[in-house]
This record gives sequence, C-alpha cells and structure tokens, in this order.
Amino acid sequence: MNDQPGLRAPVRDLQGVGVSPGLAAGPVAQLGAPPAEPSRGTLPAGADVEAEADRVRAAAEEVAAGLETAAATVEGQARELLETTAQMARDPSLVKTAARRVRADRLTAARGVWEAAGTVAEQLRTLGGYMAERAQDVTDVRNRIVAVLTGTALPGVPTRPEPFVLVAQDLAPADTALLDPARVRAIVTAEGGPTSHTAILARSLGIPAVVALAGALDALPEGRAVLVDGGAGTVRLDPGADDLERAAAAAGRQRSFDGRGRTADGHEVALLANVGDARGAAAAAAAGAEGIGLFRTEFCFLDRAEEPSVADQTAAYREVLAHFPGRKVVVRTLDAGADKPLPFLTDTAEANPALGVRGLRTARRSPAVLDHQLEAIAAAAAAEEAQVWVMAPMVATVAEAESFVAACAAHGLDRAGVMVEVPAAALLAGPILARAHFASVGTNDLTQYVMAADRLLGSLADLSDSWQPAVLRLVEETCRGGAQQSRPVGVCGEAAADPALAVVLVGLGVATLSMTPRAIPDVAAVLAATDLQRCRELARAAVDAESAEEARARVRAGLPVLAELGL
Ligand SMILES: C=C(OP(=O)(O)O)C(=O)O
Ligand SMILES: [Mg+2]
Repeated sequence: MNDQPGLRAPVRDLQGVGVSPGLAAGPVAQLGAPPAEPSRGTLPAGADVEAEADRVRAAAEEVAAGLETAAATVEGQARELLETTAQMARDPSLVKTAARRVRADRLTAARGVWEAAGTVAEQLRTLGGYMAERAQDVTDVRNRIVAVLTGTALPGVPTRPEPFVLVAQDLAPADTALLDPARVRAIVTAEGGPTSHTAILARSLGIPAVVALAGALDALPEGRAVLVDGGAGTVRLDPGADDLERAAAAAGRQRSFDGRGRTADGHEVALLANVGDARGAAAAAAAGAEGIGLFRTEFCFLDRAEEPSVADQTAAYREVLAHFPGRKVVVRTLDAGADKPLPFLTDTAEANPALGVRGLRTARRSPAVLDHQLEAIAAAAAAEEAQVWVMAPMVATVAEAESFVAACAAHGLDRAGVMVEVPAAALLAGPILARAHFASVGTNDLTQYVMAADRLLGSLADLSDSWQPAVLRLVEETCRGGAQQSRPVGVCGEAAADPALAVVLVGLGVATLSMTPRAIPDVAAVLAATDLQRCRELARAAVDAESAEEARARVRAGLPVLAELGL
C-alpha cells in the first residue's frame, strides 16, 4: 500500500454496527466452523490400513501440541482450558478406539475418530454429573482431530499465539467468554445486535467489536490486515501507517475515575459495574466501581450440562463478593433462556425462546433450582462482607415480584428486587415496588420487548436502540413508580454505558447506573460536567422526541462536554 498523498488507493470502509468502542488493527483470523461429518465409506481394496490407523495418533498429537503451544502464551482460565483440551486430545482411549475402528471396519482415520468420539461422549453422558459435562469437550477434540485429518481449518477460536482480529458469522457466549484480550485485538461478526451477549462480553473484556457486518466472512479473508473502529462500526481493509499509529495511540489512552459518581452540583449517582465472574469483579474493583449493580450469575455456568451444586455456586459467588467488602453487590438469579441457554434449565425446542420460559419463569418448571441458588447466595453473603442485594430477571407481574421477595426472605435475603425489562413491569412499577425493595431497568431486554425487535438481529439494529422514545417513556414510568413507593430504581442495561444516555437516565430519576467497568470513567466525566437540572431538561427533550435519532441528536447537541472529551 502506498501512503504518499494523492497516490493512495481510495479508502474503503465496511460498515457494521459498533458495539464496543476502541480502535484496533491486526490480521484477520476467522472462527473455524466444525468439520463436516466424514463419510461412512470404507477404505478401497489395497489401501494400507495400518498406515491409516497410525494417522489417528499423529493427528491427535498435532492437535495436542498446537494447543499446548497456545496455552503457554496465555494465563488463567484460558490457559487451563487449553491445557485440559490438549490432554483430552492425547487421551489413549479415544486414540486407541479410533485406530481399532479403522483396522476392524476399514474406516478412514477421520471416520474412525468420529465414531470413537461418539462412543466416548456417550459413555461420559451415561455417567452423568461432571463427567457428562466433559462430553462436549470430547466433541471439540474430535472436531479438531478430524479437521487435521481432512486438511480443513481448525474449528473454534484460533489458538495462534500472535494477536489477531477475530472474524465470525456469530459467536456463542461461551466462545466469547474465553477470549483473551491479549490475543484478540478486535471482534467482527456478520450477525448479532448491539445488545447481544457477544457485544456485552466484548465490552466487558475491553475488546473493540463490530457486529452486523453483512458478508463479513467473505469480505475479510484469513490473514488480511484490517483496522476495526468499534465506536463508528467500521472495518478498513489494508490500513495505512497513519491508521496504525491512531490504533496504537488509542490503545494507550486512559481516563480514570475517583470512585464517586455525581453531577456537577453534587447529586450522587452510584456508578456500579456489570460482571459475570470473579475476573470481571476484579476488573470492576480496579476501575474503582462503587459496587456491582448486576452480577449475571448464569455466566458462571454457561458450559454446565447439569445444575451446579450449592457448594460450587457458593464458591463462585464468594469469589465475586470478595472483591467488594462493605459495598453493594446485586446478584441476579439465573437468567437462562433465549440468547443464554443453560442446558440444565432451558427447553431448546421452544419456537419463541425470547417470549418463552426464561429468567424467573424457569422457576415455574424447576422451583428447586431457584431455591438452591438462593441458598448458595445466602451462604456466600454470610461468608463475605459485601452488602448482598438479590434480584430476579424477567419479572412481568406483581404476583411474581411478591413470590420472589418471599422466596428471598425465606433464605434470610432481605434486599430483594426485580429487573424491569418487560414493559408490563414498567407500567406496574408502583404496585411491584410496593413489594420489591428496588428495581433495576434492563434496557437491553426492555428495548427488545418494547420495539418487538430481536436483540440479536443486526438487521434490526436501528429498532434495538435504547434511545427510542418509547423505551425512555417506560423508564420514566418505572421511576415514577419508584418515587411513589420511595424505592430506588437503577439501570443495568447497556444504555447506562452511553455517557449521553446516562445523563438522560439521571434526569428521569434513575439513582444508580451499572455498566461494564470500562465505561465508568467516561460516564463519570460527563455527569460531573452536567448539573441535575440540565439532566432533567435533556431527559424531557429526549422523552418528547419522536424518534431515536431525534432524541440522540437533541441531547448530544445539549452536551458540548461530549465533544470536549472526544466522546
Ligand atoms: C441487563 C439486562 O440483562 P441481560 O442483558 O443480561 O439480559 C438487560 O436486559 O438490559
Ligand atoms: Mg435482560
């Protein structure tokens, strides 16, 4: 690429939807698709069956060695996971069974591995419990060995040691949770919306991300250099030297937070963090968060085939609580279903999972799971010093709020609240908050349900926008209910992380804002420059707008501090 002015080829930016701000550059690495099932045919007459059987061991060894090399370059959970997978690839029972099938039935090595892994996975499933959870790992190892044997790209997140930009059709929550920000510089997906869990996890890991970039896999081939702008939602092919400099400068820029959220005139707005595990809690504490406003407990157990024991849950919750002694931590009970399926709690056959048995509704079918979780939360709260508040996701009726508060009280948990993410709950916030001690507005789902737009669908990203005045009116209604009952209303959806929208929410009467820790300094800086009266005026202007664009434009025009801070 020629960087001389005038001679440079016109820059072509591909446009998607920016969901995690930041600039980053690197070579593309595509998420490998699982290999196709190898054919059942047998080896031709005269084929060297013994040599074919030997290929199994060689391929397994190649997979294990590759995983170990990658493991050596990372730390913590990612390292453990890669090392365990490497051990499984060397598992003699898998390799021997596969080689035996090749010899006995004259199968290709790939087919032998496929069938042997099926047998091993089935045995593990029959054993149940922890062993059953390993069945998925056997399938992962099988896919890797078969990919080597058939000469196709390795499935899953690439394990190469040098940093790269991950490009995928879409990412499962479990894929994203294991991404290592030291190696994955940015994420680009063809699918997904601004409030999808890919977006939320990317933000929490501080990885710039662009979703809903149509045709991403074709437009961004393996190895091609790209610049990703996660704020603007663009991807530039073959970035120039000036682009690379900008990306390097952005990686080094940081704003800090003094630990007290407030408006210019001193009205306090606690700035809390959204976390999914102990790693997130550590990052939140490091960012100076005043507490945790949303602990998504389901993120601790996404890969579990069976309900985690009370002891396992207690341990996982304690690890999070331990980072905030004396501070508020809002623990949300399992929000399984729709985009976050938990195999032990959700029915994958539902035609309409977003409108199905998800969140608190799973307690209708499996009340014991909620009871065990509350037991574990109470045990963790007793063992740690954090002030534990508990809330339920997807509450829609006064009766649900009442029974949840009673269930918490039975476990000695006396700060019990509800998420307001179903329009019905916003409209009945008064009577709901006569029972519940607090409410936290989940603007991601509230937007999805008010606008009838799937939060995962990139093509509806304009509707999945929390600036929609209809959404803001329901937040206002929730705050009115809170004021009637003198109960605090917070926001823990992604809207809280947008500094301009945060001003609007405070103006509507929201008492706390909970967000990815990375967003806290920017939100704090904008609030600190705006007094409460101005927040109220801008909130009025946004609520009275007729479209999301108009609401956003009115508020941004009224907040010159945004441009001063480069936001
Ligand atoms: C915070 C929310 O919950 P989640 O994103 O986990 O569904 C929300 O819906 O806004
Ligand atoms: Mg939600």
